[in-house]
Amino acid sequence: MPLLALENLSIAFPSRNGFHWAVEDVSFSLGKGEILGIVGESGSGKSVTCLSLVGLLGHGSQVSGTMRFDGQVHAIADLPRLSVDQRPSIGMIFQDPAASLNPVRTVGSQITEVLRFGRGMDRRAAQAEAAALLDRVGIREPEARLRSYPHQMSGGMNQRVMIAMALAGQHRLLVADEPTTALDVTIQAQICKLLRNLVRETGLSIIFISHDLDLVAQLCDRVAVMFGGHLLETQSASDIVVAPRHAYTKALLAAIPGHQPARSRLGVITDEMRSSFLDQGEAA
Ligand SMILES: Nc1ncnc2c1ncn2[C@@H]1O[C@H](COP(=O)(O)OP(=O)(O)OP(=O)(O)O)[C@@H](O)[C@H]1O
Repeated sequence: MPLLALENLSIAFPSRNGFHWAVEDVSFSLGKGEILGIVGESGSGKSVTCLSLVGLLGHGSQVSGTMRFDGQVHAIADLPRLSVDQRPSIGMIFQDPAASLNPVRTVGSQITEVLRFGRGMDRRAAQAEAAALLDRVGIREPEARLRSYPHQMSGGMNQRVMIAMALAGQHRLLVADEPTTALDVTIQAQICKLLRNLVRETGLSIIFISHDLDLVAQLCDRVAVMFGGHLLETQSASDIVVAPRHAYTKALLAAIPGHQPARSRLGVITDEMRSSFLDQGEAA
């Protein structure tokens, strides 16, 4: 049984002409210890899909669909009303860790807060566990680093702190929304390696959102491609690069420098091609 089965998710936001459908009828599943990549251009609905899973969609949105998580079924629209204890155990990390961390508190106090209030640890145990978590995510001199403020750390280190906080919450699923986009290529590779190792060692599952199909295909087990609020296809990462089914996926692949045979850039996708992507429908 998958850890997560999302079914028929649709999300609409109020607009001048009524409602604008940001996501329509999206379904996917995710196994334990699996990394699912969700890829698509800006505005395709990746982030709102994932925010809906943690009940973080803004007021006024209209949401329908269900999710089964760890055996429990929830209507997505009900999630914002559930208490923290009742909500599915899903952690989130975002593109800009500095914006997610509190700038006026040390990273140690932010991690220990999760451990003390989320897991009932006393101050001493939480302090030791926080240092162990920093060590686990590859931060050197973890005890000393607990006393650092986010602005005293690099972007890559802050992203590691965010991952440590997700581990502190003992979440079964981590949703990572463009977690490496703001980082340089070397640090990006290190964070991806860290996520892979954590999945292998802990059985954590990850949804990794990105607009970079190349990166997603290297990191993830399976890849879901979104366009215009629709899920166009889901395939194993190895298959999607050699046998993409949907014209949009083919265009994304063609935009990767060095990818053969087509060499056109995404920038040459015309409006006519855009409307044809949705006409083609889902290439499940
Ligand atoms: N709070 C909101 N109110 C109204 N419309 C919204 C809101 N949040 C998102 N949208 C719309 O929903 C659609 C999907 O947005 P979403 O942020 O999920 O795209 P995305 O694929 O994650 O893009 P990006 O890669 O740029 O983050 C867009 O058309 C966006 O304008």
